[in-house]
Amino acid sequence: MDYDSVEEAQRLVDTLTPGSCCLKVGKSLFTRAGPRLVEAWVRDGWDVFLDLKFHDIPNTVAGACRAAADLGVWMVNVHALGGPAMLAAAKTAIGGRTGHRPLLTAVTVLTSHDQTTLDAIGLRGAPQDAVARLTGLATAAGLDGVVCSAQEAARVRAQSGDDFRRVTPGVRPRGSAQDDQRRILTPAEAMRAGATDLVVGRPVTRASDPPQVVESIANEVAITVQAHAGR
Ligand SMILES: O=C(O)c1cc(=O)[nH]c(=O)n1[C@@H]1O[C@H](COP(=O)(O)O)[C@@H](O)[C@H]1O
Repeated sequence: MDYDSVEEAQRLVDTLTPGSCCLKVGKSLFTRAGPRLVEAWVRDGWDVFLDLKFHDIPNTVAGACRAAADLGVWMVNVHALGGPAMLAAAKTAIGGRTGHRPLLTAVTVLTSHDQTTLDAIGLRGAPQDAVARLTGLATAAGLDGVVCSAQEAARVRAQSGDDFRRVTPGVRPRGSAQDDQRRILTPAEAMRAGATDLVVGRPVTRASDPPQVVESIANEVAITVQAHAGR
């Protein structure tokens, strides 16, 4: 839901049904529309992924995670780069709740990074090695999964098990623009690689017929899953 206006976002939501997909609310729409929009979509039955990528001192991230959980969201994420203490604080904030508990995932290496940008910020090794290191931290802290590129999904599954979610942005249906993403795969490739949740933004939001693109991606995913089950 990376739209610049609530009206545009709502127009797409009105064409979709909960269960066919989830809604991801990130920094641009959240900064514009705030928590009330998230609560309204949750009330309407949507699974909302609150993608604010919290990255701060442990105490602040814990408070932000509690606030996210109070909104009733389905999933919330933090940056694994915040380190073990921050991940543990996020986990305690959410895992210690008696009421609703969102899934908690950690962003490993942003899908807009490649080797050149990792070198520039001084993150050691190849992107897939950094993803593995950060996945290790998220697993040790007891999180529900990581956000990574689908190119790393198979390795994450091997490292942390089938139940550990692999949420993958950088998904591009064949023929769509790469934009600022660097580590990309198509929906079918991402599913075959072991992604559990695909994140798709601009190929939908910038399309002339967004609901049609959502449906076509859902079909591509369903066909891939069926083919996989038949093997
Ligand atoms: O956590 C995320 O959702 C995220 C992590 C990441 O590594 N890369 C990434 O692109 N995202 C988000 O996923 C969405 C991808 O959007 P598109 O590139 O337009 O498909 C954006 O909302 C990003 O903020």
